[in-house]
Amino acid sequence: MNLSKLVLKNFRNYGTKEIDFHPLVNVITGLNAQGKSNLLEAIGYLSTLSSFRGAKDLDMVRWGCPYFFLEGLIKKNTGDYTISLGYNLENKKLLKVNGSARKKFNEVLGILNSVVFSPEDLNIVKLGPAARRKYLDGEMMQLFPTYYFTLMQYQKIIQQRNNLLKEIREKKQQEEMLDIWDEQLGENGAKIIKKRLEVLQKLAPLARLTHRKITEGEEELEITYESVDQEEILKKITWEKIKEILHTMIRENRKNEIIKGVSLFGPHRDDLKLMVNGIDVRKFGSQGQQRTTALSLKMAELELMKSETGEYPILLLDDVMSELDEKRRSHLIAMMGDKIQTFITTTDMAFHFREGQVMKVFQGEIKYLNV
Ligand SMILES: Nc1ncnc2c1ncn2[C@@H]1O[C@H](COP(=O)(O)OP(=O)(O)OP(=O)(O)O)[C@@H](O)[C@H]1O
Repeated sequence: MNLSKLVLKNFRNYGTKEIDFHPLVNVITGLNAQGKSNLLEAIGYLSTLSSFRGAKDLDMVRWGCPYFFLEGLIKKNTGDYTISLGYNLENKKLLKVNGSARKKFNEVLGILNSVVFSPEDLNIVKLGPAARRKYLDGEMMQLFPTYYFTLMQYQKIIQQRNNLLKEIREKKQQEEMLDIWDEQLGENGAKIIKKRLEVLQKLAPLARLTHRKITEGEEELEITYESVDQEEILKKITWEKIKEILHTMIRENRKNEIIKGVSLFGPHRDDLKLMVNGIDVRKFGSQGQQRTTALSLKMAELELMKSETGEYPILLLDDVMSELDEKRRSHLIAMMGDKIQTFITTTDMAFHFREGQVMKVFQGEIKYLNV
């Protein structure tokens, strides 16, 4: 798939702009603070309906303007799609696909699939479990829109359960009140764990393969899901069994959870275990090994999307080129090759590509350069 055209109105430091993209490499260059990442953020927004930089919709409206509007023309194997998105300061959102209004997010998610790679992603491996859960969930939300809803629902359950645990600790509520939330945590938590395990079964071999290529066969990456009662969960991957395991853990640790005032068990606490040649690379890997692992995880995301949807997603590389050494840069470019539409923001052009275009951004204005 590719994004062939993007229209922006009042998005960040852009006024009204219409940009045509190359189906392969699009380099967005320019000095600092000119609008390079803003452009990538706009493309990502068409894909996920949120900012990959974690910004609020409100912050993306051009200062002094009442709304922003984005429109993208997407070419896919199944045909052409136009996604139109608007947001105004009254917090109203407009979602349209091919000119007709859509109410639900999941009617738009999945049309333009994307993988973002930014310098923070190079730290997925060495940061805490939340970064790895975010990696896995981000991928899954695009591929399985219903997963997004289960996850949102689960987060609300955890929030309310945590409030209740604190109230019980302060003797403001009865302990029995927890039963209903335990049930909900078990049901939704098990759905999330089961889906993550299924996805990981496909993702792990893809990441291993990429890792082997980057390290020229010298290193072997093994990824496993880390959860409560690890061995049992990995063995029994039916939803009912996982639910049962979660319920047992919660029942047995109720007192402890009340004392701490937080939910200690469930997918919100899980992690990905990453072993390179038998060593836990999260804790003991060198900086280079951690970066290679992060790169492999990201590249595996591209391949997984291809195998699930039949098409490669688009790839957004935000400021990442200068963070990679020559070897990893060339692997990334070789991987994009002639098949993935890629958007690269960079202040320097210290890399080569075969087919594509270069755009220079200066204060929200765009100039196409000859390459
Ligand atoms: N809502 C907004 N309205 C207007 N301008 C904004 C808004 N949000 C950010 N900006 C401006 O956008 C610019 C930053 O753009 P961006 O983050 O795309 O920089 P960049 O070109 O990627 O730079 P770098 O190379 O430093 O990452 C800043 O000048 C900032 O003032």
